[in-house]
Amino acid sequence: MIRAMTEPIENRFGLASGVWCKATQMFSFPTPEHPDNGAVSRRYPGNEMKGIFLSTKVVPRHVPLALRGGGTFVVWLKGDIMQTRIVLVGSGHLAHALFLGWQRDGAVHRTIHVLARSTRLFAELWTPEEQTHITFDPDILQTADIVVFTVKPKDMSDALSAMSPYLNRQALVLSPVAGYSLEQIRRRLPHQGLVRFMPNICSAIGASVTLFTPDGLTAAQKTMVESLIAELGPMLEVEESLINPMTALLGSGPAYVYLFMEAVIQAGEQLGVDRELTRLLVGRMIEGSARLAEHEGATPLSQLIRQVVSPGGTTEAMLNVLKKAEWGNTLTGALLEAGERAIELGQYSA
Ligand SMILES: NC(=O)C1=CN([C@@H]2O[C@H](COP(=O)(O)OP(=O)(O)OC[C@H]3O[C@@H](n4cnc5c(N)ncnc54)[C@H](O)[C@@H]3O)[C@@H](O)[C@H]2O)C=CC1
Ligand SMILES: O=C(O)[C@@H]1CCC=N1
Repeated sequence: MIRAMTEPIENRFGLASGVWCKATQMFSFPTPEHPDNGAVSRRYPGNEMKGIFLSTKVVPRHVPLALRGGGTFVVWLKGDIMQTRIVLVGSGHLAHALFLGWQRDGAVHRTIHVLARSTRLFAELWTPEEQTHITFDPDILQTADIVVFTVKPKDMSDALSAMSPYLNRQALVLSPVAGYSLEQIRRRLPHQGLVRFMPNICSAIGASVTLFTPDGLTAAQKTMVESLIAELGPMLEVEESLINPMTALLGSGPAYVYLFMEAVIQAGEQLGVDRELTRLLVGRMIEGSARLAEHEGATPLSQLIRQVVSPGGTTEAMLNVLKKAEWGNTLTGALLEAGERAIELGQYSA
């Protein structure tokens, strides 16, 4: 009950009187509908209430209860005061995935605009309602709090140069651009807070695994960015040197997983199983296998494989073919190639 109620907002932050504070605090107090709310604060022992939180998610009649319960900071104010303005530069595949990820659960506390250059992919990617968020006017950047450059590496230098005159000093700039370093961005934007991050398209449903490296952010800005990235799924702050290799493994990741799934689906078809059914079930099997590997963190994967193999059975028949084709080596080689490419992309984009 508590999970369902709090998870969509548990990591979001609201800006009020220049102070950031955590939304979960709003649920630290029992209410008639949620008498066990205190459990939430116990789950987040590090939370501190530092100021007034403005939320459209909290039912106003709960506020007096919250105050009676000992909270001295909780104030119900209109949601439009706390709008965070995000602009995605570029209207392609990743822009759409981030748009969906950040629009989930209503996201009433922010506005998202998409600054496009062309109408390519419009009908394919963006619904008519979503297209109302798209603009071609760079003036939109002037009031942005967060600007995310979702353009191809080859277009990044031009895009940064073209957009920099419109950026306000406080705007944070996020870049998922493969190979493009913080140093390259810094040369064009000397004064902005920067974040290089590497999500994948699973951001659309909050299931990306995203790495990020901040540069020149205040503590409050960093907290805010972490909260935003956390909405896309699990995240990890890393040294920038990890971003290129992880672009190959994680940013490109869904592609090799889907290729793998497609091959399995084709085998299923030839074995007489319906495509859609295999897709659904194999997806769950991959999810379960990943969860078990995580649960058995200390167990080598080779040992987990051995747990599946019955001598002379189906798994052995399958593994023999894959080993003969050096399938594992092929995939490793492919990912090394992708890692090299990430470095090249940065060099080409100077
Ligand atoms: N697609 C993915 O799964 C991932 C992509 N990335 C990175 O995200 C970036 C975007 O990738 P995709 O969305 O796949 O590319 P895409 O080709 O689908 O979209 C790029 C968009 O940028 C627009 N654009 C280029 N210059 C512009 C400008 N000056 N102003 C406004 N719009 C401009 C293009 O019109 C296009 O809509 C790339 O740098 C890529 O390395 C990172 C992680 C995952
Ligand atoms: O293919 C690419 O270069 C980008 C980066 C990671 C996923 N797509």
